Amino acid sequence: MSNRLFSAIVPAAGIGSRMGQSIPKQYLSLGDQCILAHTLDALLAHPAITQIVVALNPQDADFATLPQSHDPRVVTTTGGAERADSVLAGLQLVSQDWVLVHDAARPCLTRHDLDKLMTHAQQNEQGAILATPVRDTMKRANEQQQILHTEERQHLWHALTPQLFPRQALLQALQEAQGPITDEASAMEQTGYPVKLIQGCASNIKVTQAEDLALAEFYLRQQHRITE
Ligand SMILES: Nc1ccn([C@@H]2O[C@H](COP(=O)(O)OP(=O)(O)OP(=O)(O)O)[C@@H](O)[C@H]2O)c(=O)n1
Ligand SMILES: C[C@](O)(CO)[C@H](O)COP(=O)(O)O
Repeated sequence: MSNRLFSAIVPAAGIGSRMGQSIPKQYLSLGDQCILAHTLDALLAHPAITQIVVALNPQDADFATLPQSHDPRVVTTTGGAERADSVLAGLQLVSQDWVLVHDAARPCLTRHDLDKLMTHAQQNEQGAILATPVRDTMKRANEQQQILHTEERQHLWHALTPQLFPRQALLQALQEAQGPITDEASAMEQTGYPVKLIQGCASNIKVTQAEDLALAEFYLRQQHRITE
């Protein structure tokens, strides 16, 4: 178990358009509380996380109603147009030298996976991300969804979060990144930083589409994090 202390950034400024609901998906309920509350509980439960910076949508009027928002370790900032902009905004407030970035939309993160990621950083002084190996045969298609070819899937992984890096290196990488950046590792890769994949649970899903809600609730019940 790591004895290093960490800050966390939770990008929570999205609108969840792929979910097709009337409210941002991070405020949809799973059991007795919303997705974002479950996500914050997973981070607040870890003693090595001393600060959580939540990047909120400028229109957000719900966060202050969450009990977790009153925890002294939780601070907020205003997110940006893209997820990477929200993470950059969060980095301005980060106090620790190492920071993990975890999607608000991933409420099923386990303590075991969080410890694995932190331990790797502590023992190797190296940034890393949680990931799961691809299980299905992967196809590359054209605009008309005609298969072009089958991708070699050995060594192909799904990138998850948290993604954990030295604060200064991540700040510089995001500031200098070229092209669309959908995760922190993409920016770090552009600088040549060696990013390690740490295998995590496939249950650490990102709630993205409507059918993901029931699956996330199932996983939280399996973890006894929904009891009613
Ligand atoms: N400008 C943005 C866009 C996204 N996010 C956050 O980044 C995480 C992952 O993004 P995604 O799953 O794409 O969420 P949304 O952008 O809300 O979803 P959609 O793309 O369907 O609108 C989410 O917790 C989301 O709130 C953010 O902080 N700032
Ligand atoms: C960061 C991430 O969750 C890793 O898989 C993913 O890149 C977020 O992408 P999105 O387009 O913002 O959902």
